[in-house]
Amino acid sequence: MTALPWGLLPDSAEVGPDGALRIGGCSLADLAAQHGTPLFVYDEDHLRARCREAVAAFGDGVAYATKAFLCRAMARLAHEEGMHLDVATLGEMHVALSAGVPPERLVLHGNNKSSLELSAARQAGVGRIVVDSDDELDRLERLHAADELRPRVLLRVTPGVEAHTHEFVRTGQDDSKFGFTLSTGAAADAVARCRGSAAVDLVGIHFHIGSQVFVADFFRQAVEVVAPWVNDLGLPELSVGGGAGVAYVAGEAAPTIAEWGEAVRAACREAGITARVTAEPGRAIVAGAAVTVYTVGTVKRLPGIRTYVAVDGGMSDNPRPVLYGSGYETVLVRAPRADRTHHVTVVGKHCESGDLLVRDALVPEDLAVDDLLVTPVTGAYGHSMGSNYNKVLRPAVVFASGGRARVVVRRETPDDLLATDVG
Ligand SMILES: Cc1ncc(COP(=O)(O)O)c(C=O)c1O
Ligand SMILES: N[C@@H](CCCC[NH3+])C(=O)O
Repeated sequence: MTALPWGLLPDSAEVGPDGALRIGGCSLADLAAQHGTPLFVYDEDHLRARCREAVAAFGDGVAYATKAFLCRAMARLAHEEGMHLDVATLGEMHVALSAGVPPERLVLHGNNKSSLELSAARQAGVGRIVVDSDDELDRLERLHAADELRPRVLLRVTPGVEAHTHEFVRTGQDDSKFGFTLSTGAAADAVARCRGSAAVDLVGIHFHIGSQVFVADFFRQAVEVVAPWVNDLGLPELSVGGGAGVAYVAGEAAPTIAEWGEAVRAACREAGITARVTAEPGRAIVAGAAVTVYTVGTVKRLPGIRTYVAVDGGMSDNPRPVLYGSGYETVLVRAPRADRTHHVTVVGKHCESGDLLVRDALVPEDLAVDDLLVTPVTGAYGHSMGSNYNKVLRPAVVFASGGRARVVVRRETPDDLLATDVG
């Protein structure tokens, strides 16, 4: 059986009376006709359900990592569902604040926050700044000397745990650009420095072991490493970061947010941690909520070699296959339950051979030019890492729910390409 595993589609995915795929009660064919392709379609109820699951799993303080996908509608949605928001740049902070998220619900991250970013965050009154380096503490002290603001901070530490994920997104090991190293004593020194400084109010410790981590045991290992230290410090907060993995392709299985939360809480209980434990899921909130709808433009058959199916997007709307060799599935909008008996390579429209979306895709035999082809699980790190490479226009994003779809990010126009080009 080679039909798409249905669980990879958003919660509301169903087959409509015409036999075609619907999400949020909306026909993807209708959405494509109305809004064009490529098109990101998010199941809004799926997003809300994952936010609620995170709040139930970790309680107040759990933050949505906006780097996974951010626009004002998403910021508002996560806030409405009770999440705090993790922002990692001035840009992310600006979008979240513009959406009306109260500053005290924001957590500012970054391994190289500029004085401008720190200053803006402090002036706005963000809830937490996660301090990453001594140089950042220098900057905070300089800013404090001028205005005496004293933000609440967590210290980011690297616990020395190597999660099994792609090396580009592994962050908990000693050899990392992020945070203060625990094993060298740098983290302990930073705690002492914070405690002696009027510029920050140290309220907790933070670690983040990496992204797309499937095995809850890596979180347990990290908790075990930091626990004796965190317990001795007696600080009220511990954030275990984000990183919960999701299934992208047939045969993959990932813990749910609830299971991840349970595993983290159990590890903290066993380690005697009394601090309030929070987390920062990004991918697990948004990845599975969206699909990207493309139109097939060319089918190039090379007998005995390969069939290339080119769609109207590519590495500009989903750079993950190129960056990490990430796998995706494909499904035809008009026949979502069809047997996918043919092996093809789905490529984009960019001017390079590396512009792959799905290296080994399975499609039904009758796939043809003008068909709408969907890649599921594109809600995280697709739109947010998108680009204008080749001056391609970034796609629109719609949120679908209860048979209605609203555009939350409009498609770029050629004039948008000139908006910052001052000649
Ligand atoms: C500090 C921090 N928190 C949270 C996240 C979110 O990670 P994920 O989307 O894997 O949950 C990241 C990204 O890896 C991060 O660097
Ligand atoms: N961009 C990565 C994850 C980076 C995590 C951010 N700290 C991905 O798509 O898998």
